[in-house]
Amino acid sequence: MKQFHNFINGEFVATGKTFENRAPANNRVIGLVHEAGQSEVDAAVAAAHAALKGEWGRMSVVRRAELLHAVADEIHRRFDEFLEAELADTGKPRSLASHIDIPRGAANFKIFADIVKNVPTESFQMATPDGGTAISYAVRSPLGVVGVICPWNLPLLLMTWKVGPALACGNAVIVKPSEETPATATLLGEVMNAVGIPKGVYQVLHGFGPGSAGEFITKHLGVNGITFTGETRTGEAIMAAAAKGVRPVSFELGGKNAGIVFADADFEKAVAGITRSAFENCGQVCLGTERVYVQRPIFEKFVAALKASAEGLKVGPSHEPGVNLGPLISAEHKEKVLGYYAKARAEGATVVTGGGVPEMKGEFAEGHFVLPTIWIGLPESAAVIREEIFGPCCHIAPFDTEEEAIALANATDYGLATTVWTQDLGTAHRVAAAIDVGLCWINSWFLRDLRTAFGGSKASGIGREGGVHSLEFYTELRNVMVKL
Ligand SMILES: NC(=O)c1ccc[n+]([C@@H]2O[C@H](COP(=O)([O-])OP(=O)(O)OC[C@H]3O[C@@H](n4cnc5c(N)ncnc54)[C@H](O)[C@@H]3O)[C@@H](O)[C@H]2O)c1
Ligand SMILES: O=S(=O)(O)c1ccc(CO)cc1
Repeated sequence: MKQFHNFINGEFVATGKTFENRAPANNRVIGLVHEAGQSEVDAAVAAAHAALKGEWGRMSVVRRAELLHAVADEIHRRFDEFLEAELADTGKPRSLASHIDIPRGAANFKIFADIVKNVPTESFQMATPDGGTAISYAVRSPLGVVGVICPWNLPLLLMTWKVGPALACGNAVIVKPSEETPATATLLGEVMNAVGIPKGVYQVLHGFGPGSAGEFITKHLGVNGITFTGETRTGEAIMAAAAKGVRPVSFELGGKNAGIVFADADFEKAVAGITRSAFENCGQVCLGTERVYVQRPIFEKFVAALKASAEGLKVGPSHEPGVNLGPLISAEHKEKVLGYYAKARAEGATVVTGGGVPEMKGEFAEGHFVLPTIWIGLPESAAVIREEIFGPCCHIAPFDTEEEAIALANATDYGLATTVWTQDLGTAHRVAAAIDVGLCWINSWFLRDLRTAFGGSKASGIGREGGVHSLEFYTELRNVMVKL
């Protein structure tokens, strides 16, 4: 049986207290994960501080950047191992993980290494009251030891999205992967050793949230900042932990994102776009669209076209050619999603398609597969319109005016992302300005330029990461004023 160890101070550490890692595609146990306790967290924090005081803390930016490029190259060299590890943990389609998760997992190291080498800080000259001159300049120093608490939906991509910039800025990180997806974070430990990242700079502690590694890391006063991606409720608990010691947090949280399709949209592209935004990664993308608003003249045609598109998606295990949707991550998550499928029916939805589980054969009958699902006919107060489901499903409702579409999209506690489909530039810019979200896509979805700000407003997050915005969180900016 595969064992997933903690990675502390450059060594793989067993704790003897293990929990099972199961494959979502067939629910079989594929590994045992060694849970870290308070003593492992203490050891990792001490090793991280020692790294900051040692070679890593003294290393030039240029050398750090070279090492991070080497990390990316080594991930590419071991691409198939990372791919198989991610597929076993998540069950997602091979095409998705090989085109997005693993390449982006590597790219996150290169892009931030290059940004850190090239981004200047500010400098001002001013006249002083005595007729002289003073010059101010800003310098960046690392935040210190950063706790990186990760979700399971894009394990390597979302972890390196934080580890890449944190290390580029000279910090040491302690990563807590989701208990559902321990593999790629652990494998990355081997990569760090292979390329010569000093001990204690990158560490991995496995476990759960409350009463386990997640809580112990976030409560540890030797952890100087916490970056977290996950549920809004978990964010609240981590924020409370971070209050002790007034430690900074960067949060990428949940969403209940709207898609808005105007009657003048390129119809085929809008259908293809909403098919992706509602169903990709089996709906387990925080940026996904669970509420779709379609302008009335094309409402019926759009519902019929999205139904046909959803019914054309192939549900199955990663290795099957042509698979579009893998399983949900766990039995617990499947129960939650199917609970919402039942709730939608109970609240009076018309089920356009799906609403249950597909028939799977052999071992895959035990997997956590569900059907892509579309509802219409619910009031805006319905649970499936208000609450984040994180499954392959959406409700479609008609709207008449631009103002109505904006009001509907904004009527949520969340504020992460929206996708708007129109060929009218004026409409596009007005809607983008009026929607209260961190990310607004026009005629596209999940199109990323890693130099841009990423994050959510309202209950969807605190702060922005991406490009120079990541440097704002992962460094302390010190102003030096020189009287000449
Ligand atoms: N905004 C974004 O960029 C973004 C991206 C991906 C996922 N998400 C969100 O993540 C959620 C799905 O991921 P999930 O189920 O893994 O989220 P989760 O909040 O349940 O868990 C995320 C991580 O937090 C840990 N954790 C849980 N409780 C903790 C605590 N009290 N203290 C410290 N750590 C704790 C977990 O062990 C896990 O590693 C969805 O809500 C989704 O919208 C947001
Ligand atoms: O900024 S990205 O790294 O591309 C990214 C993608 C998806 C999500 C949400 O699941 C978060 C960040």
